[in-house]
Amino acid sequence: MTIPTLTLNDGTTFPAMTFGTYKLNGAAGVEAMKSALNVGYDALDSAFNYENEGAVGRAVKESGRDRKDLRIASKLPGRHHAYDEALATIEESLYRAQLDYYDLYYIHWPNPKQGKYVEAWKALIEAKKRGQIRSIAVCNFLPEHLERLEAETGVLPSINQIELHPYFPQDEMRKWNHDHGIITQAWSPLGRANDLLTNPLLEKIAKRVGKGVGQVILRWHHQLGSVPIPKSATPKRQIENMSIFDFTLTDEDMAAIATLARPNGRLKNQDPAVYEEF
Ligand SMILES: NC(=O)C1=CN([C@@H]2O[C@H](COP(=O)(O)OP(=O)(O)OC[C@H]3O[C@@H](n4cnc5c(N)ncnc54)[C@H](OP(=O)(O)O)[C@@H]3O)[C@@H](O)[C@H]2O)C=CC1
Ligand SMILES: O=C(O)C(=O)[C@@H](O)[C@H](O)C(=O)CO
Repeated sequence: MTIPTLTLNDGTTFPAMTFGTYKLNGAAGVEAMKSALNVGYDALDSAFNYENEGAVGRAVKESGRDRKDLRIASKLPGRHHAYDEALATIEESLYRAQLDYYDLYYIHWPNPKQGKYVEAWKALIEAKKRGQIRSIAVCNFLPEHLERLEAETGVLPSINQIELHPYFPQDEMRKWNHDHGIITQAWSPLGRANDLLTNPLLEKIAKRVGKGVGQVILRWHHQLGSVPIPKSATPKRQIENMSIFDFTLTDEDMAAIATLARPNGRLKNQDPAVYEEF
């Protein structure tokens, strides 16, 4: 099955589903990522803090895939937001992966108390000018953080990667991103395999459409207009997760899934207004 392609606000193309790599490390991580690249994922989502950029680079090399067909991403950690440190960290990310460029580089968390995310953003803009990054993006940014980026640099990100799953559908943040030409990407799209995967409503829909619960959730993301990033170490699930472009959920299904939203549906209470990750 082929994953459809989107065009970002900087004119580059990007797949409508990315492969998540958090917790995929070492040789087992390389095998899982190689498998993902060989079953048809074109994009890998990594981070400096996942300590697997080396495994990502090795999987890219050993997959035999043409580098220009892939979209490889990493993220700047909170402890390196200062301008010069951010530029050095991007270089270190490239050395670790043995890549000449990243297709996408994100600020991982805004860390508003630390207050250096605009500096970090200026470093990403500079790294893009230097050809080290093709597209620049953020994760976990709220409107107040994005407004500051725009006011102080005139540049908005191509993607905002946020926590998003049926318990936490992020209607307002998705709308804000959409209205500003920013693609929403969904992290922990399967709720990190929590009880969503045995939810009776989702099981009922899955049975009717002849798909798995994970596929129903990922299709829900796609129909919302968000780009899910499912992680799976297992080849069978990797294939299952990307096989969602041949069926459609009805408006009634979408409305029913919307009822699963919880007032505080975050997995670990990581509210970017106050959460700081280093
Ligand atoms: N920017 C940010 O702040 C964040 C970004 N991320 C990114 O998002 C990615 C995805 O999020 P993540 O937290 O990993 O969680 P996911 O929602 O992708 O869930 C991953 C879990 O689901 C299991 N799983 C995958 N597919 C299926 C399936 N079809 N049926 C049953 N179980 C399944 C996996 O098990 P198994 O591997 O054994 O198959 C794993 O335990 C991360 O890997 C990372 O790249 C994540 C968190 C924060
Ligand atoms: O995985 C990531 O990208 C994170 O930002 C982490 O915060 C992750 O969500 C986590 O759970 C760390 O304990």
